[in-house]
Amino acid sequence: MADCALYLITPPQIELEAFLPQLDAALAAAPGAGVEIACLQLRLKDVPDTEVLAAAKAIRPVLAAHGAALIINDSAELAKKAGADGVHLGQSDGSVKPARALLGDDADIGVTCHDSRHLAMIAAEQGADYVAFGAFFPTSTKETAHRPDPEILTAWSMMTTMPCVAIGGITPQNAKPLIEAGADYLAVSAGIWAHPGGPAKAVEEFGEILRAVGGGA
Ligand SMILES: Cc1ncc(COP(=O)(O)OP(=O)(O)O)c(N)n1
Ligand SMILES: Cc1nc(C(=O)O)sc1CCOP(=O)(O)O
Ligand SMILES: [Mg+2]
Repeated sequence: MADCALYLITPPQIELEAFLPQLDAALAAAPGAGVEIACLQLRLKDVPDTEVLAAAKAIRPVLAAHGAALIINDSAELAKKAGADGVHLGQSDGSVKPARALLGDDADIGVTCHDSRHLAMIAAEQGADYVAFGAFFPTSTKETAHRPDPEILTAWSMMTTMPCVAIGGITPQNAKPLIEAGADYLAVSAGIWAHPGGPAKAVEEFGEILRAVGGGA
């Protein structure tokens, strides 16, 4: 029975007063939908560090109330300052070892690996806790140049127990092949926050497909 959880990612810019209730709604909907929301990645772009830290301070208690972790995007130093549970590193955001030295053994450190098993193996050798493959589908959230085949999720899952995250344009309507291929986490941004029925409805719809594929919590 496949097990697959949601890995939420904020929009690139947020207005806290509006975002916090949306985040709480998504998290609150998860248990009833049979969905595990493992974490939220705070992925603010083109804002000062002070804004990231203020957002992290406001978001952390909302996540804690639902048992979800906070991951900071791009910067291990900022993750440390924010008291976050981990950091996500792209291929140009620094490497795992200094992030591990800064954040410690208990931190969750993830690495972008695009469509490359080789990059994922390097990340694993450096001590990453998860690897992320994508973008599996077109997305307006980020410029992407890679389009892996879901088969990379299966190959990775057969090769190692290290979790793999699928990312890129994921919605309840297109997630099935990624769950079936062995994704341990579905990283989703617009599929949650831009869902026409709102974040709770999006979580419920992910729960339906996760249960249908046998991946629900
Ligand atoms: C879970 C996850 N996977 C991939 C990315 C992309 O990271 P990166 O390549 O560093 O690009 P930016 O997100 O920093 O624009 C991610 N953030 N999270
Ligand atoms: C942040 C990010 N990284 C990607 C990669 O391919 O590495 S795709 C992506 C955007 C994820 O947001 P949405 O769920 O709205 O597509
Ligand atoms: Mg990055």
